Amino acid sequence: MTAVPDDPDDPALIAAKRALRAELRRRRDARPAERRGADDRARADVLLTRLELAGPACIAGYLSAGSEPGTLAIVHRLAGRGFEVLLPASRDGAWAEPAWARYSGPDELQLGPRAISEPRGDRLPAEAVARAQVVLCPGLAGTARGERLGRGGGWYDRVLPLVTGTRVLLLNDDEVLEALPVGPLDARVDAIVTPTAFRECRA
Ligand SMILES: Nc1nc2c(c(=O)[nH]1)N(C=O)[C@@H](CNc1ccc(C(=O)N[C@@H](CCC(=O)O)C(=O)O)cc1)CN2
Ligand SMILES: Nc1ncnc2c1ncn2[C@@H]1O[C@H](COP(=O)(O)OP(=O)(O)OP(=O)(O)O)[C@@H](O)[C@H]1O
Repeated sequence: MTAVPDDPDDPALIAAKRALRAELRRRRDARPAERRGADDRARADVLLTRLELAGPACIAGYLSAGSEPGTLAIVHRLAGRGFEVLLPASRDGAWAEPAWARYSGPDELQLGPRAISEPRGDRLPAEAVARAQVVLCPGLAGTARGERLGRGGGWYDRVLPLVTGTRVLLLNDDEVLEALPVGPLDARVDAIVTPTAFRECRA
């Protein structure tokens, strides 16, 4: 098959994404635990200052795993403030077709596929994300134009077009890059939150 520039499965695009993911992942894994903890607290402060000003509502988040920017404290705190919190939920033992479930406390979580925690409760369809005023997205890197590099499942590329609220990518400061390999299906975000800033993105 001949690769064309707007082919989402262009082998050169896939190879470029894979190489960059591996490098970013190595950098994340090398961050000392104290540094991660301090960054998570700073990022939560930047984000919660913004969100709590707007008052209780619905937010779609994610449950961080491993060296990803941490979200557990953010999710717990927003739920405690009366926010309805939607979280990614696996279906049939896999992260294939997106679905959501409501957060109802740490005791109602279970370990899902790929060592990512998820709520035990009822599944809501992918379109339920339209209820959320804010959607927190995981990713390995982003740009000031709102481009995003995910972990390679296309889960958020399917979800982001259904979002009516603000799409916010959580990153470390050194993961906001000048450019990223992007294809036609890669969805953009509206803002990036790092430990030092809430940055609005401009396409
Ligand atoms: N915490 C968290 N929850 C999430 C995501 C995420 O990135 N982080 N997702 C985001 O979509 C969805 C799940 N999709 C996932 C897709 C791939 C991998 C994964 O482990 N990927 C391999 C690399 C695979 C490859 O290179 O082809 C890895 O990162 O080691 C994990 C989750 C929904 N929930
Ligand atoms: N909207 C979509 N509908 C169907 N397939 C899609 C869609 N978006 C992406 N894909 C497919 O999903 C696969 C992974 O895409 P990509 O590498 O861009 O994922 P990612 O953005 O890094 O991951 P994620 O969104 O899960 O964090 C590719 O084969 C891509 O063609």
